[in-house]
Amino acid sequence: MADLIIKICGLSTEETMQAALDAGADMIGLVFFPKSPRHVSLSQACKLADMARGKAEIVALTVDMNLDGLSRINELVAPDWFQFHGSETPEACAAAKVMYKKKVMKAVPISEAADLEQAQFYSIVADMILFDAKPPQGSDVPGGNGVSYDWSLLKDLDLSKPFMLSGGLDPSNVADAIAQSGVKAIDASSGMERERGVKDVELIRAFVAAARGAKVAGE
Ligand SMILES: O=C(O)c1ccccc1NCC(=O)[C@H](O)[C@H](O)COP(=O)(O)O
Repeated sequence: MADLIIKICGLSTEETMQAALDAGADMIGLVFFPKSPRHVSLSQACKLADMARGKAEIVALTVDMNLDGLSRINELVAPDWFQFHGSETPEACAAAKVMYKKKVMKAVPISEAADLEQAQFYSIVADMILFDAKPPQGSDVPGGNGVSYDWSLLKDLDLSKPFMLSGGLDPSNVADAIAQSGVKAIDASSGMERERGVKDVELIRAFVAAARGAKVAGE
């Protein structure tokens, strides 16, 4: 993988999937959460995953999904990762990792330094921690809300597992976010959309170009 890992989340059309792959995304996220404007059916997901296989890592994003649902995604879509974006416990993450033999990413919602503590519990079992912004009050989705936090909270964070920054990143702020946080992995969704849930090919290209142009810590 590249020095900076870029994950583009919530891709739901073949056109935007192709744009993300052509732009050089390292990971692509498929959202399996019916309340989300980016939700994909299993059959859509299979097509999109087949486009990405071997070119970018496929991340299946779920929110407190039961084992039947996870098993169906695992069998039909064959993702490289499961991203758990709800209140899944560390034990549930560990069990899914063993059962499906897939890498596991756990989202940890943050808005202040004290929230980082949660990550210590998940870092024992997860392969990656995703520090996402806490959803605004009243939001019906726990992610993909386009809100940010103080990126410098992640500066010099000592965690036993790799971690990713997300929340409100777009082509105009991603370089600043990388510089202020020193992270080596980023994830974004709504900052590449022309309207809620609708990704835009030009914004995808602009986002990846801006992120790749950013100064990454240690380089
Ligand atoms: O994107 C969604 O609709 C979504 C729905 C339910 C749970 C998580 C969801 N997205 C998680 C992501 O990984 C997003 O990329 C992350 O929250 C950042 O989103 P944004 O602030 O829009 O860039």
